[in-house]
Amino acid sequence: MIQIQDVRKTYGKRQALESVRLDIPRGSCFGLVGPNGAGKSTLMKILVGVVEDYEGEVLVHGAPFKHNVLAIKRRIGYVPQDICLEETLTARDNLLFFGRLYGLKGAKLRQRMQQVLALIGLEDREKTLVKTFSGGMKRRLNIGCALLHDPDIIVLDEPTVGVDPQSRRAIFKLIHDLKAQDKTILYSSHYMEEVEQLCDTIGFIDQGNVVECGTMQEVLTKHRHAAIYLEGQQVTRERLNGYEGVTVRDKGFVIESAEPLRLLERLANQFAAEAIVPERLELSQAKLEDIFFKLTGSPLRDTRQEGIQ
Ligand SMILES: Nc1ncnc2c1ncn2[C@@H]1O[C@H](COP(=O)(O)OP(=O)(O)OP(=O)(O)O)[C@@H](O)[C@H]1O
Repeated sequence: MIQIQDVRKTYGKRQALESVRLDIPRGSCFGLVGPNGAGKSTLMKILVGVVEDYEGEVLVHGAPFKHNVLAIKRRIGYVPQDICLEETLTARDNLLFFGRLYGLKGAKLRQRMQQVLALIGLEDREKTLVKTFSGGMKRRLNIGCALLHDPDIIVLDEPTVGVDPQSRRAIFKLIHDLKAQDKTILYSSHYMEEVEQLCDTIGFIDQGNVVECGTMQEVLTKHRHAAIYLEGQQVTRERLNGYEGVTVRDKGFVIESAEPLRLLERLANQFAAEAIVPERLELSQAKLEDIFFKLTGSPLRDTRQEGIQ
């Protein structure tokens, strides 16, 4: 659906994206994750046509974005990180404004507004002034504004920052509904449990480079932890020194390798040759948060408490 081919972007001397390659499959919810300043928003802005001076190629349905900007933009709904609404107007008037920007009018616009209000769960608040809304309601309305023209690609840049639990739940439901309609969603977030729950494909970006990508299952499987526990002192620390990614713990050792299964296989072969019988063998699913930390070395920013209203 979307192919990003060797995309590079600099702001003055600062290189925001070094050489990004990604494939975002049609109908997927793609999680774009990375530490602050990694380049996520820049990539999203390129995908929606807000940033145009970049190198490399973006293809949407095989068509180069640069040469079809207007046609492709009509098929994309973009929800930026910062809420963009007119606070002195009602929810309805904000929707009217954005709908007209997308070229909608008359009965078609009214019909889409009702559908969108239902999707974002604000049917009963259409006549309320936005300035009286909670942060979460504003986020939902902001998302609604980007859905009026019924885009088939939806780009959501950290849509749950500062959102109360009720609105977070409404946003999750909305994303599930959009997935059910075969929409392609690009979703950036610092909340790994959300990404794990919502996204079926994922790309980790760090310092302007993609450091890992694949389906959620592929990535979680690849970063599984493997551990072999052995009785007593049969395996000495000295013997394990040669194995990168092996940590000795108590009676056994834990393998923390990018390819634990391959390493495990090598070790198992060696044990078999030496007639050592492992006491216990464990493979455990990694958590996305641990993978994030391992790949980027960055602590996650906790913005969950920021600005909750
Ligand atoms: N308009 C701009 N002018 C100059 N530098 C910029 C601009 N926008 C972004 N940058 C820089 O480009 C790099 C990537 O920024 P970007 O906003 O894309 O990262 P991000 O991953 O979205 O970060 P965050 O999670 O904090 O939103 C950063 O070093 C940032 O300071």
